[in-house]
Amino acid sequence: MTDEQTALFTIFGATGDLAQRKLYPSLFRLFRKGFLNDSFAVIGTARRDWSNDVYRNAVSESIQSFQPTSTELAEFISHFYYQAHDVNNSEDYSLLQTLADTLDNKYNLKSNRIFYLAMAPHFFGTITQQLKEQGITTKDGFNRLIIEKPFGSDYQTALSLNNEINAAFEEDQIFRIDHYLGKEMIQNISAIRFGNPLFTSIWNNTYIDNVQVTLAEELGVEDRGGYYDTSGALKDMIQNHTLQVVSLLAMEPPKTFTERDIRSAKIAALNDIKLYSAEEVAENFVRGQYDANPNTGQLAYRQEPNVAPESQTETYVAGKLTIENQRWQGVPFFIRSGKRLSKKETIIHIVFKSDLNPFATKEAAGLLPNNILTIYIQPTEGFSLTLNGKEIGDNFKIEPLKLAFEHSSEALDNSPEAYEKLLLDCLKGDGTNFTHWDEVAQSWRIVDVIRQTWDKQTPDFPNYISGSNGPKCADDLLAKDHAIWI
Ligand SMILES: NC(=O)C1=CN([C@@H]2O[C@H](COP(=O)(O)OP(=O)(O)OC[C@H]3O[C@@H](n4cnc5c(N)ncnc54)[C@H](OP(=O)(O)O)[C@@H]3O)[C@@H](O)[C@H]2O)C=CC1
Ligand SMILES: O=C1O[C@H](COP(=O)(O)O)[C@@H](O)[C@H](O)[C@H]1O
Repeated sequence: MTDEQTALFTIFGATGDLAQRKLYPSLFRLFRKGFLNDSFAVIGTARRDWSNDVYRNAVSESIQSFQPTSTELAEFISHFYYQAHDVNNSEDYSLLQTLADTLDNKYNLKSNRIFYLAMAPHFFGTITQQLKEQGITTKDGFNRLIIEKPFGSDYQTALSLNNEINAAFEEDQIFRIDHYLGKEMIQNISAIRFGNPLFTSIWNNTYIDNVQVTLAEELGVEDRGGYYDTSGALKDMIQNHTLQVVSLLAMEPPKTFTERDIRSAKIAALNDIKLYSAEEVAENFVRGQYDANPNTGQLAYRQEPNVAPESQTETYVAGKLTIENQRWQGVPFFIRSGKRLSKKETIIHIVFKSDLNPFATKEAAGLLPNNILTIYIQPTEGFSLTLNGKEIGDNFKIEPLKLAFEHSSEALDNSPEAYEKLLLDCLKGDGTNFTHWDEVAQSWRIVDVIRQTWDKQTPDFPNYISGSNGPKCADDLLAKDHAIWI
């Protein structure tokens, strides 16, 4: 283990849902794999008046599914400490500082500190300011701040939040989580694009007809109606995850595969996405909201807990992005994301241009089926290439054939979960799979014009049935470009 992997984690929001469902299990998997040995400690903090024992019990419960041995469990949880603390109370921070210094000495943590803000974003400014002013950030080791989404609710609020955080942490100390960037197959996009000369050479508008990115969910808003009703699919899924995926697909080859060059390439790609006028938004973006399904008993969005009965919040977005550069001129990037669709599926299709079918008869002449590269992000993980071959038989008839690769279930079982990967990256100081402020800012500019246009209109909601493939307007959108969702 290197010095870089020694750290004190302070988790703000330690009693909350994210900490219990994602952070403790991820820390445990890192511990089990040997990335966290003796030299780490975790301070969990929230207002609840918990003792170390209560906290350790909660951590134990959150990792039960891994079936730790009793020795493993005892060793792991012995590194967890709890400090009750209201982040709005500046006096409480001295307790945190004392505990942090004690643990630093006890575990020889070399003053390396990672602060994970698993709390509502309106607390971020106060926490970061106090961490700095009260000397909880250190001078000798590293100080890294991990922050959760949502990062603002539009460009202006994101900018204010960023300014607040920047008063205490430099950009290279800030690790903004987009958990999609921790997914195995999202990281595989660059491997497929740049590791195969076959694709590298044809990744442009001469050969690609259109690109389709789908982030579909079967679940509805569940118990997050309060948050979701003020957000909607555009801010919840498009501004962050979807645009991150698009930037990885559209970016120019980075000069080197370093954090700096990959980031610059992604930022340049986002900057080339056209900012639409109100008329262009109407032409290129559609939205939807799910209705009840009497056959399955699924509720309408407007019937969900903590959702306004006349809510105009969209649970579905589809759109066509235009990327204004030489590589992508004329290639639509179709994106869609929604809740309560027929299945959970995150998938990317690169649809190549087709040519006249040289084997067709004069009467049946037409285009060959498109070659399609499909990247399966989740739940299936793998990729496939649809090519054309000859149908068995006397005729020389062309049919599409699929070459497919799927990760084995054994490989998947051993593959790190997104949060686990991202925590390890932060521990190593590698910010490649986190979002830089310039990416966040440009993504907000792209969605702000859509939001502002939509906010001036009354949508005809609900417009799709729970468990269906989404609203008809999404199909009509592609039909305008003579395309269909694959
Ligand atoms: N849950 C998830 O799957 C995801 C969450 N996120 C984001 O992560 C963040 C946390 O989400 P989640 O865990 O679901 O939220 P929860 O509401 O479950 O947890 C909030 C935490 O904040 C603590 N808290 C609230 N007020 C204070 C205060 N004044 N001082 C100290 N602690 C306080 C609460 O503990 P106590 O009441 O004891 O003080 C609790 O531990 C949010 O920004 C969310 O958007 C992002 C993606 C997914
Ligand atoms: O960030 C979010 O992502 C989830 C979907 O994540 P996934 O890893 O399950 O695909 C989404 O349900 C949630 O609304 C959103 O906030």
